[in-house]
Amino acid sequence: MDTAGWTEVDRYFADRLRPRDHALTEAVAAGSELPQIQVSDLLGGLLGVLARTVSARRILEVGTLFGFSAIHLARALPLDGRLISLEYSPEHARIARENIERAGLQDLVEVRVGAALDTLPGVAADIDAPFDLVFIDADKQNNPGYLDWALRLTRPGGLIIVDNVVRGGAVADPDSDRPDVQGTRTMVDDVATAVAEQRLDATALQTVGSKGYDGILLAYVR
Ligand SMILES: C[S@@+](CC[C@H](N)C(=O)[O-])C[C@H]1O[C@@H](n2cnc3c(N)ncnc32)[C@H](O)[C@@H]1O
Repeated sequence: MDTAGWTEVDRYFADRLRPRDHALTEAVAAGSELPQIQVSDLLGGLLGVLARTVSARRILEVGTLFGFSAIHLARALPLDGRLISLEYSPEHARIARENIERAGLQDLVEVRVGAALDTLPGVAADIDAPFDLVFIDADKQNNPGYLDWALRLTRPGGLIIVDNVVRGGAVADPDSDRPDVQGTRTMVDDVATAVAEQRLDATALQTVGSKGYDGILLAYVR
C-alpha cells in the first residue's frame, strides 16, 4: 500500500471519528498558500485526546504554521485554559491568529512571533505554573533545544510530544549529515538520557497516512 491507500484509510477513520469541522476546513483554506506541513486531522485528533487525558489547562506549542494543530489542542482546553504557540514567521502567525479567531479560540490562544529559542525564555518568565503538555513541531535541527525547554517547563504527569521524528527513515542512519536528522537524533539521545535517569517514560511510533510515512515521539514526565 502507498500514500493513496493510506489516505483512503485515513478518510475511512476520519469520516467516522472526526465530525465535520468548519473552522478547521476554513483554516486549511486560509493557509493554502503556506506549506501544507500541518498535522493530519487524525493526528490533530490524537493531540486533542492526549490533551484531555492529562486534563491540560496549559499547553505550549513550538511551531504554529496556520494554527491547525493549535485549534485541535485549544479545543481540548477548559474555558480558563491557555495555549501559547511559538512561530518564527510573522505571516504564518498572522494567518494563524485569524484562523484561531474564526474558531472562537482567541481568548485561549496566544501566538508569539520569533525564533522559539529566543522567545522561550520570555515564556518561562511569564507563566505562573508549568505546562501540562508541550507539542514540538518546528525546525527539527533545534529539537534538542526545544526538548531542553520542555523538560524544564512541563509538570510531572505532563506530556511532551515531538512530531516528525522519523525523517523518512533517516533517523536510523547514524551517518546522516542532514541537520534535521542530527537534531532529531540528538533529541532522541537526550530523551534516552532522561529515561535512564527516570525523569521520562518515552516511546516513539512510526505512522503512515495522508501525510505519508512519518512518526511521533511521546514522553511522559515522571
Ligand atoms: C510543521 S510546521 C507546524 C505545523 C503546526 N504545528 C500544525 O500541525 O498545524 C512548522 C512551523 O514552525 C515554524 N518554525 C520554523 N523555525 C522556527 C523557529 N526557529 N521558531 C519558531 N517557529 C519556527 C515554521 O515557520 C512553521 O510554521
